[in-house]
Amino acid sequence: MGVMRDDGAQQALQLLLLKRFGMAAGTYALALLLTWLTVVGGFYQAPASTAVASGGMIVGSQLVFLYFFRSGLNLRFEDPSLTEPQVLVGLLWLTYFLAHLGEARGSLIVLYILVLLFAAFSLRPLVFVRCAALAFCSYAGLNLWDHFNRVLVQPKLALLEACVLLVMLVWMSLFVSYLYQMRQRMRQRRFALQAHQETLRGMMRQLEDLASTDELTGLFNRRHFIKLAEADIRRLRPGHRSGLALIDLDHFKRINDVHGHATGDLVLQCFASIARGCLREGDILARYGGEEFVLLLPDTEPETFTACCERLREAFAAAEVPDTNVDASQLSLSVGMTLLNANDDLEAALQHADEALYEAKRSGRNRCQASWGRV
Ligand SMILES: Nc1nc2c(ncn2[C@@H]2O[C@H](COP(=O)(O)OP(=O)(O)OP(=O)(O)O)[C@@H](O)[C@H]2O)c(=O)[nH]1
Repeated sequence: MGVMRDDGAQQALQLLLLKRFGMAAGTYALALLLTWLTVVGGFYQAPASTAVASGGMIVGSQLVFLYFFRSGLNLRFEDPSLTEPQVLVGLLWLTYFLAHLGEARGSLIVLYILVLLFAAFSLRPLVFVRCAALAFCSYAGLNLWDHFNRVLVQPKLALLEACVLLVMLVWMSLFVSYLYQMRQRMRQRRFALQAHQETLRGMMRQLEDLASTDELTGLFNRRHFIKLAEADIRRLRPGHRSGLALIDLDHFKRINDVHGHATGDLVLQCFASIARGCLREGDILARYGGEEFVLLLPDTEPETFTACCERLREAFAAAEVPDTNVDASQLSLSVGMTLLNANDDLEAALQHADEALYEAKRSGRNRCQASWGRV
């Protein structure tokens, strides 16, 4: 189950990352368009074949990233979004492009911001500053290189553009740091909320247990039994039957009168523990009230059901109640049994079981009486 949930979460993450990659690829397509505009406009200071070759290499680098995302190789990295490598590659291609632009370079420094925007929402501030520093050094380096080669026509303008870029990068770094703090705060709140939800769920479970359990015996209570029995009737397929039995401890008032109420309680607990030992998982036993219990054996045959009730009766008649003077001769129970068919009315079935129980009592107690086969 956990593995399936993990798989689902991983697929959703991959889909999200592929979408982000699609956005980056779209931006590259626009940048390539821009390259051709500079070629056509005469700003590109290299042969058109260089633009074609670099366009091909850009597409190639994006295909490598696409392969990583499609094959799942990206999941082996600490950051499966591969944001930093993607941004670094973007910055390198951009610098390479600007290197061929000469004077027109300054008008396109905004592209550095565009590339870094991809990192603003996911990279840690320190990593972002590293990328921003690379962007600035690349741009400043280009201009310095041109300056030393005496091809920089307007050094003052280039300096101003570098300063503008620096200011924008510093501002972006501060913004990213603020965003990161907000993200961290939201993460902490989410964890706190999850912890609260977990506590609430635990409390709900405890409440459900309390609402469905009889405190003295630990068995289901009458209300919960009715719910389970009705669900069982709904589940019953035609031709299948469940066994329903009302179990009443014989002369229980006498035990209370002779040994005291506390001992009576121990006898009730003893019955619950013996009954649990006689039943299979899936059988439903509940305290119906006082010294009366109700049993449901889902999807059973009359013979199996009768045998089970008999086993329970014999086990209780031979029981020893720990820490009391009650001996086995004082312990017995009577059972009234009936069968449940698909679509039966539970109230009516309980009535049948009660009539059978009454007959068991009237016939001398310590016996199991079936409602079926009676005239
Ligand atoms: N100790 C104890 N006694 C209980 C509890 N609930 C009901 N009783 C007692 O169970 C006794 C039931 O007595 P009766 O209904 O007369 O039945 P009985 O004495 O078992 O007689 P038959 O059912 O006819 O065999 C009463 O004395 C109730 O007070 C309980 O939780 N603890």
